[in-house]
Amino acid sequence: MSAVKLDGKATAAKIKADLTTRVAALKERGIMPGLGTILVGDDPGSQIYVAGKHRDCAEVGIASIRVDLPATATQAEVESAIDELNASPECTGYIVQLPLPKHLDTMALLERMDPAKDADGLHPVNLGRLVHMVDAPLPCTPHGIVLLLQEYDVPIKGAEVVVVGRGITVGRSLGLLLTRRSENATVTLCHTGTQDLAAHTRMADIVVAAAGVPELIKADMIKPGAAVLDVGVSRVEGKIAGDVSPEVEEVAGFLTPNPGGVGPMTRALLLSNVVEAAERL
Ligand SMILES: Nc1nc(=O)c2c([nH]1)NC[C@@H]1CN(c3ccc(C(=O)N[C@@H](CCC(=O)O)C(=O)O)cc3)C=[N+]21
Repeated sequence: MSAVKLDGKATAAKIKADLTTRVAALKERGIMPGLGTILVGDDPGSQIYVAGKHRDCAEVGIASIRVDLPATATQAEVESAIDELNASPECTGYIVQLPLPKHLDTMALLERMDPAKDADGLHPVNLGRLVHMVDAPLPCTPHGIVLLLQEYDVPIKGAEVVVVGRGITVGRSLGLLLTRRSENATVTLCHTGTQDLAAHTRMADIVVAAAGVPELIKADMIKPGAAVLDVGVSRVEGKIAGDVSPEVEEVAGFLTPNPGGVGPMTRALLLSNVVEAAERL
């Protein structure tokens, strides 16, 4: 058996085509959407992601504003970059690239952002709205995962979903999204404290691997026919190492390539948050 490829790159291209039309309509109304990025430090992975986001913006007609600060930037310096983007009319949405250097207080910086300009959906007010199940910008990777499953008609309603990893940007937020009435999945959130991970994943119709541990998910941990989504972006010798072992392909019913799976969806949903924020203006 060989899994159906959940093609994130192709699905992201469709989303971007729709966004291109909506950006053009916004410009006709005199609204120019603009994405800001704040990057602190010179982590090569982060540099690549941020560069990719600016390329995506150009592709759909969104302006972009790039703020790069040295790894030694102080809390006050990052705060003033945030204040500037909060005040800038050219910036309709922005992100602070994570993780930040350890000397910075991430939570204080996220809280300082204008929630209406939060393109990542990670501001505590917006995550709180998600907990309350009221309208808010959604975290990009979880939203991308849901849309990718829907694109391939993988049933979500009633599905047993095991999410591996409890980070805010993916695992924990995805659990909130999938348990809304509109998705109605049953979600088990596994993490490093889980006693028997394989016992959980083997029961799952959908496994989302977002632990950041290369090849954590092996073929014998997957129920035949299950959908497997690989969120891992570890780097081993410069190459992307996902959380899913290659032999899972033989057991899974659906599998995201990595690269070309969840990553491009994340980027497309970031653009979508920027466009939606501009449409609310
Ligand atoms: N505030 C914040 N928001 C983020 O969304 C965020 C972040 N911080 N910090 C880091 C992670 C990681 N992330 C990726 C997005 C796209 C790809 C992506 O498109 N990857 C390509 C491959 C790119 C390559 O070759 O390196 C792919 O999967 O096909 C990867 C990783 C967003 N993140």
